[in-house]
Amino acid sequence: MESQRSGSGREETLNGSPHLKAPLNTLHVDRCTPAHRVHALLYAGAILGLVCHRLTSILASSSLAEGWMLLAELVLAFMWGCSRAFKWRPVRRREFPDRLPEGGAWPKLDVFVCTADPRKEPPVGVVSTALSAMAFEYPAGNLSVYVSDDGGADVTLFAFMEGARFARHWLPFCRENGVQVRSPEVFFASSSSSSSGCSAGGGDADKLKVMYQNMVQRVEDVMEKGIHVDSVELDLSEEQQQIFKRWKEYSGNNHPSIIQVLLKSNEDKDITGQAMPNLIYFSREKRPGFPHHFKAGSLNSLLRASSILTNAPLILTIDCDMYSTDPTSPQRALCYFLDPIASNKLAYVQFPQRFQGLNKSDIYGGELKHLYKMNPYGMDGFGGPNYLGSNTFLSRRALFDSSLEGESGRDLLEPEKVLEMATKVAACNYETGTKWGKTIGFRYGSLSEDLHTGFWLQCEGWNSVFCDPPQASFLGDAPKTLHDALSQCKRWTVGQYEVGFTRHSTLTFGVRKTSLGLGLTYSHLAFWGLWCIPITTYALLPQLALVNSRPLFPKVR
Ligand SMILES: O=c1ccn([C@@H]2O[C@H](COP(=O)(O)OP(=O)(O)O[C@H]3O[C@H](CO)[C@@H](O)[C@H](O)[C@H]3O)[C@@H](O)[C@H]2O)c(=O)[nH]1
Ligand SMILES: [Mn+2]
Repeated sequence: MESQRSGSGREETLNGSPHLKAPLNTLHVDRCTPAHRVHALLYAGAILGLVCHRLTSILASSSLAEGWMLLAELVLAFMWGCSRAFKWRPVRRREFPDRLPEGGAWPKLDVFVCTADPRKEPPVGVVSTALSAMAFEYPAGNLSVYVSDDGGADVTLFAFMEGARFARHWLPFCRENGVQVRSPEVFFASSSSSSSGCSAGGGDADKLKVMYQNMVQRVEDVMEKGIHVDSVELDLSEEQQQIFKRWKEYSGNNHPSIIQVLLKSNEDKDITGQAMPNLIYFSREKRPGFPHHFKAGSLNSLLRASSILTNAPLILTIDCDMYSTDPTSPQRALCYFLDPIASNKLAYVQFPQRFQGLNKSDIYGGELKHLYKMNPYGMDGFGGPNYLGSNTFLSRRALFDSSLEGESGRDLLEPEKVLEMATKVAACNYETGTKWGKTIGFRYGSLSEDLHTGFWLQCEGWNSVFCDPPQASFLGDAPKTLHDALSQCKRWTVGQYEVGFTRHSTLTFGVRKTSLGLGLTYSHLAFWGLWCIPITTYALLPQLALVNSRPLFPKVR
C-alpha cells in the first residue's frame, strides 16, 4: 500500500506559530486500487468485444435499430471509461486538528453565506446557517460572517438585525454546553435537544427557545406585512429606520449596493463579555440591463468588498440551505492550509454535501449518496475534487490575481471610508472591461459556476483536497418535489455542458492542462447529461425490437 505524509514532519515555522513536528494530515492510496485496475482492464476487453460485434452486424444488416444501439453503447462506453479514472487512484486523508498551533496563530476566515430569494429561502433559515458559522470554535477576532443577499430583500436584513441580537445569547450557550449542531433552527426543532449533541443547558435552553421563537415570529410578521418603520413592535433605532425608509424605492433587481456592519468584533460583546465575530449584511448593486452572472457574480462582488473590509486569506462559501454540524470544521481545513507543503498550491478544501429531510425512499435521488462513495476520492488522487459551491474553504490567493492582493486581514478601522470603498467595488458596472469572471474570482460562462471555477483553478495549476471526516460537518436541503428536482437537474446539466462542450473542454484542454486522470474525471461530470442517450435507448429499443422479433443482443450458443 502506497502511503505518504503530505504533512511536514520537519520543523518549520508557520505564520509565527510554534515548530511543528508531527504531520497535520496524512494520505493513503486506497487498498483496492490494484483490484479496480485489473477489473477495469478485463471489463474494457468485454466492451470492446461488444462494440466489434455491433459493428460487424451493422455492416451485415445496416439496420437503424442496430445503429442506434451502437450510439447508445458508445456513449455508455465513453462514460464508463471516464468513470474508471475515479477508481484508478482513490486516496483517503486524515487530519490531526489537535496538532495545530494555538488559535491566535490561525489565519482570518471570511464566511460567505449566499441567499437569493426570501420566498424560497426563508430568512430565519439563512440566519440559522449564519449563526452555525458564527459559532465556529474559532477566535472571534479572526472570524467574519457575511451574508450575500442577492435578492436585496429588506426582510433579510431585518432578520439579520434580529439574528445579531440573538447571537449574543446563542454563541455563549453553544460554547458553554458543548452544542454540536449550532443552527438554532435545527437545535430547537429536535424535540429533545440531546440529538443535537447537547443534553445540558436545561433552563437556559428553554429561555433561549422562547427568545428564538420570538425572533422567528417577528421575522415572519415582517415577511407577511412588510416593514413599517415607525411600528412600536419593530422597535427600530433611528438609524435602522433611515435604512428601511430608503429601501422603499428599491426592488430585487434595481437597487444600489447595501452594506451593513451588524456586529464588529472589536466592539461587540456577547452576554458573557466575550468578543463576537464580525457580522456583515451585503447586497451588491443590481440594475436592469447589467449582467449579474447569478451566484458567481454575487460571490465576486463580495470577494472584492470583503477584501476591503476584512481581507481574510481563507474564505468559506456556504449555501443558505446548508448549515454547519461541526463547529471544528475550520480546524480540519487548517490542517491543510497550515501545512507548508500541502498549502503551496492549495486552492480549496472541499467537504462533502450531505442532505437531510428527504422522503424516506428518496425517490428523486436527491441525496446523491453515490457521488460521495468514490468520485471525490478518485479526483483527490489526481490533484483534487471539483468545487461543489458549498462547504468549501478557499484560499483568497487562488481566486485573486496576485497583483490585486492587499495586506492580509484588515480590521474595520475607518468605517466611513472603508465602507465607501467597499460599496464602490460592489457596483454593477465595476467589472466592465476587467478580468473578473475570466481569470479572477469565480468564473462566468456556466450555470454550474462551481464546476467551472474548480476546473479552471485546476487548469491553472492549483490543487484541492477532499476532507471527509467520519461525522458529517455540514448538512443541507435537497429538492423535495419533482418540479424542483427536475429544474435543478436541468440547470446542472446545462451548466455542465457549458463546461464540456467548449473550446476549453475538459476532454481536450482539461486533459492537456491537468492530467489524463483528472481530465477524464472532469469529463465524466461535464458530460453527465449524456447518460440520457443510453438510458432512454435501453428503456425503449430492446422492448420494441422484441415485439417485432428482431433480437438486438448477441445469441448465446
Ligand atoms: O442568482 C443567484 C442564484 C443562487 N444564489 C445562491 O446560490 C446558492 C445555490 O443555489 P440553489 O438554488 O440552492 O442551487 P443548488 O442546485 O441547490 O446548488 C448546488 O448547485 C449550485 C450550482 O448550480 C452551486 O452553486 C451550489 O453551491 C450547489 O449546492 C443558494 O444559496 C442561492 O441563494 C445566488 O446567490 N444568486
Ligand atoms: Mn441548494
